[in-house]
Amino acid sequence: MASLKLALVQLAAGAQKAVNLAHARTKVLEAAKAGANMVVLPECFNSPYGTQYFAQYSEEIDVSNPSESIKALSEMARDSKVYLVGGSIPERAADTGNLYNTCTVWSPEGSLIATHRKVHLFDIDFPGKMVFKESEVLKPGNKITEFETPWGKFGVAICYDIRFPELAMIAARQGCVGMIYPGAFNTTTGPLHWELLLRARAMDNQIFAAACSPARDMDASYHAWGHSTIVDPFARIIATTEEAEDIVYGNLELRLIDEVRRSIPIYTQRRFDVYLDVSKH
Ligand SMILES: O=C(O)CCC(=O)C(=O)O
Repeated sequence: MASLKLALVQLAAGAQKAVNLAHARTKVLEAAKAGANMVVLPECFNSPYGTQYFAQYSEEIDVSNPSESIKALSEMARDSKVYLVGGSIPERAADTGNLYNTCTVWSPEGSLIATHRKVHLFDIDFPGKMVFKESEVLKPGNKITEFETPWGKFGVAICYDIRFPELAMIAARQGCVGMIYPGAFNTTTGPLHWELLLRARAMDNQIFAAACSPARDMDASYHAWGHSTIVDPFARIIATTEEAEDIVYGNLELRLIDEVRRSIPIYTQRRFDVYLDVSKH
């Protein structure tokens, strides 16, 4: 399959989970109607984003006994017949009761095909700007997550995970054609690093990279950066937006991966005799 139409739903979400889920469904169906093959939702798309909300909005991920968001995500994927990267939701583990920030990925038949628990928790202290400590409430995941599609394998990770190049590098060296990041940068770190990080992950690995943010809500305690963006393997921006609710569409032309790797062959010029191949750790 030569190209995939990707849609990033930059969703406006509020305090009411049922309203957020219904709104997400409308937007996923709209993207599918516009021809999208894969649709991405933002980090914490079913709730406001903040450590004070994780416990209250948490759900177990159990497809045999699906909770509200799990049922809604499966039905959204099935009814729109797309690969759905279901943003993230606060997950409560059935066995330990621990909380995670978790992305679920769904097939066009509505089956759960991957689950990623955010590996790097967002703990920052930016003097005079913001303090945020996910680790006060959440536990980290412990694996790199990939899923298969007819267009190739994709890696998925969440927001702060994008700052750790090893994760994308390992996924790329394991054959992924792109990295998908549901994310919610903010008005402090967004203008500094959001676009740069996406383009860097694409450039280093010569793959596609896309990040999907919530829309900005100035009445919320956390002001999301927005600017959901798709980048190609040359590190060029294919499509982006501002901070308001929107759907960002981009055609991923898969031949570009070979083209950039032939033109600038860093992919095969690595010196694993000088430094370690992190994908073989
Ligand atoms: O890395 C950043 O600057 C923002 C990360 C973030 O907002 C998150 O992980 O949710």
